[in-house]
Amino acid sequence: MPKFAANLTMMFNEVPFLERFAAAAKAGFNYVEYLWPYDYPAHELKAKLDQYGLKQVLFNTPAGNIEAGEWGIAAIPGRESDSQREIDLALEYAIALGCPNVHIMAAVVPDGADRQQYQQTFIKNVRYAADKFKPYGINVLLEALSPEVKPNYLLKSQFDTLAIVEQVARDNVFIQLDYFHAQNVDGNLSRLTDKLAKHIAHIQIASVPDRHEPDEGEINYQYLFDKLDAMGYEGYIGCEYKPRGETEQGLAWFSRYK
Ligand SMILES: O=C(O)C(=O)[C@@H](O)CO
Ligand SMILES: [Mg+2]
Repeated sequence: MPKFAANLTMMFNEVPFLERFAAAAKAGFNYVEYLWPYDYPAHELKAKLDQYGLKQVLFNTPAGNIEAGEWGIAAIPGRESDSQREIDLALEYAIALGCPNVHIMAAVVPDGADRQQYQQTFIKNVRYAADKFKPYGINVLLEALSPEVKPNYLLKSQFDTLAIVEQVARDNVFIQLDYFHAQNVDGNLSRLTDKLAKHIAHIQIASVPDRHEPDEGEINYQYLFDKLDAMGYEGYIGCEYKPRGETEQGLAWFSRYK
């Protein structure tokens, strides 16, 4: 049975962020993820998780200066000490929240920049994170983003991510497989899942093309959920989608999994 996590950044936007924990629990979720915890003290977020019997399963390192076009800094040459400070901060939150996975955001590679240098910087920082997280049993996750959402992001195809995971060569570094991005770039999701299987520690879902509930569009999610069960996939599945309307009204697809 898949373990679905409500993505509190995208879902339940009808209410302010701190009220989304209650909304997710009321809708039947046991797990949550969201992009960033850093606007709130960790103890406040942990209290919300405990109050509603929820487990936090994923969050990201900071994105950097989003207004200036950044989307992660871990791959930016020369920013290693900033990145490592952010990784340390993420570790503090992960420990306090009891969160098993942290996504290390790579970076957008500016036109004309040396991609190889970005890759090497990313590998260095991911190894730093992996070694720091290891004693706490926390996984480092890497995610490919499709160009229509994040043009020029360092990781575009799932195979870009796989190549970095293999080069990093640490046993707590995994792929965060977002089927929405994977369908946009790689396709062939069933075979792709087989090929990546032993490297996947977290999955995210949304319909393609509109990034809505997983009950519309060109991906047969029922088939994929059954396949993941049959494979013995034990990770979480983050519902990283933009509800078509009110979040609760779009949750008919979820009723069979509560
Ligand atoms: O955009 C996505 O997809 C994500 O999972 C974000 O957390 C990172 O870009
Ligand atoms: Mg994602």
